[in-house]
Amino acid sequence: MPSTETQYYNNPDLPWVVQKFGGTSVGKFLDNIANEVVKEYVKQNRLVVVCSARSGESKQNGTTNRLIRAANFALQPGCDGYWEELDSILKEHTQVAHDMIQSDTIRKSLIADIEHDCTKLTSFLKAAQIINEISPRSRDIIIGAGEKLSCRIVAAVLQDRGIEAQFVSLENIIDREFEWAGIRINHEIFPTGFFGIVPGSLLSTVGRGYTDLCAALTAVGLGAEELQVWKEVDGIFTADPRKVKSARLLPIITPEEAAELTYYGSEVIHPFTMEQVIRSHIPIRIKNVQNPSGAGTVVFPTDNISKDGTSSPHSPKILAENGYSLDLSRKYPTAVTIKDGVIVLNVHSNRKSVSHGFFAKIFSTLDRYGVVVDLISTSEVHVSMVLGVDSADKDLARVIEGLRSVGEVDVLQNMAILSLVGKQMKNMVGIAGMMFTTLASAGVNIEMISQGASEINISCVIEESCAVTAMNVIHDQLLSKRNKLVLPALKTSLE
Ligand SMILES: Nc1ncnc2c1ncn2[C@@H]1O[C@H](COP(=O)(O)OP(=O)(O)O)[C@@H](O)[C@H]1O
Ligand SMILES: N[C@@H](CC(=O)OP(=O)(O)O)C(=O)O
Repeated sequence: MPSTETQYYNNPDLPWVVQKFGGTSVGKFLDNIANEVVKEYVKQNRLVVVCSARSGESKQNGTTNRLIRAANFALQPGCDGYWEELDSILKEHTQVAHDMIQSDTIRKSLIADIEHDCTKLTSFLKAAQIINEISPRSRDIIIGAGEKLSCRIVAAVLQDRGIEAQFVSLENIIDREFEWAGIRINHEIFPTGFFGIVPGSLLSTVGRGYTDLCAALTAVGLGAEELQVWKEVDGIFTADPRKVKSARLLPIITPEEAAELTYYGSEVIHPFTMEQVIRSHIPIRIKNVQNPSGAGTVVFPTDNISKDGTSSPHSPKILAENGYSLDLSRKYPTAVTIKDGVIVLNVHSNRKSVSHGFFAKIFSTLDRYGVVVDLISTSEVHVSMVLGVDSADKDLARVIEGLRSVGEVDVLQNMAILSLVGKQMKNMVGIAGMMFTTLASAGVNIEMISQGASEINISCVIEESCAVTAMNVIHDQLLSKRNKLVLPALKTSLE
């Protein structure tokens, strides 16, 4: 039962809502999270709070990156860099405890927990250095310490503000299939975060931003009413609001569009999150910690399966108000996005093998080096591939060397993928033509074109230096509400 001093606690009669906070939000806006978000929402809901590892100003020097560095140092014989990284993580988290927590009892207990976690981790890395090995599973344990420390702080800050919160580690909730394996939840607010061992390893199977997936699994497991992903932007916009001043906030977006935007540069939400909750028909709402009263963006399925699994139209009114209609006749794409820092590899066959052999050799070479292809365009004797920024970390020279056995290879660096995304573009005859004419009129040279198999994405590759200009002209011409799109006339109207 809640203590007499506790003013805020989870009422078992209220529906579950899962709230996920990113590392920079925990780092910069912990007071907002406690006072303006959790305290407000717990009045109407039972809350689970899922947090990422703390970051300060940027994710670059955040706890997760420092833990990854520490693990790498531990693998260098005689290098005590890991100790320094862990010591700075310890000091930073302890400092937050001093700065944020007034109650002596709560602060002391938090600091003891932080010290305990950091000491354990130091011993773990010391042992790893001695045996000169860190298995994928051990690496997950090291990385997950960031979420644990963050959640310990958040739980203590919530307690300090009169909220009955309890730290729970979800290390054992995942079974092999990534499904919810069950956890007993009662009335408390549970700040959680790291979800333990995953098949393969966390970074290779899920990748960075994995806390979104943890939150999604929690929401699915509890049958939550809503999953809220709290960020430092008001929601998903028609383009990156930092780069396009006239970008508009989208009140709703479909899961397919949100996933496509994430894959192609607008990393607002981890794509696996969508799969999990949409399958369970739980809406995801993206909101701003600095503007909690804003409505945010709801990731809203346009299919017609309701939460209980029966078939019923999915609020056609909301869809219609936002420009989606069930016959997919909307006249606008949804958003434009850019993924920069990509590399284009063009491979011209040396014709020493039949075309399927040519493709097989290319893909087995990429597979050998774990290279992911973001976009591809092919003919029988030519393949153009776009490799993501992460590929630069792989041994690109050896990948290219491997590909040279099948043909000539040329490499274009500093390129960007520009993608126009929209569920309803499928029926917008002429939209691709308009996109490329608009780019041509702005003098943007197109290196490669690809239309996603999903039919909701038209992508092209351009030079990185023109990316922001290109995104702005596309936004002005194709996404601004002021310019209603005039597409080529059709025999049957799609209006
Ligand atoms: N279409 C888009 N809508 C909203 N944000 C976008 C979009 N494309 C790119 N972004 C960028 O994604 C970032 C996401 O928000 P933020 O809270 O800063 O991320 P994180 O939680 O990863 O720290 C913002 O900095 C924003 O500029
Ligand atoms: N801390 C992890 C997990 C995460 O989800 O982070 P964020 O929510 O801050 O993007 C990472 O950087 O990958």
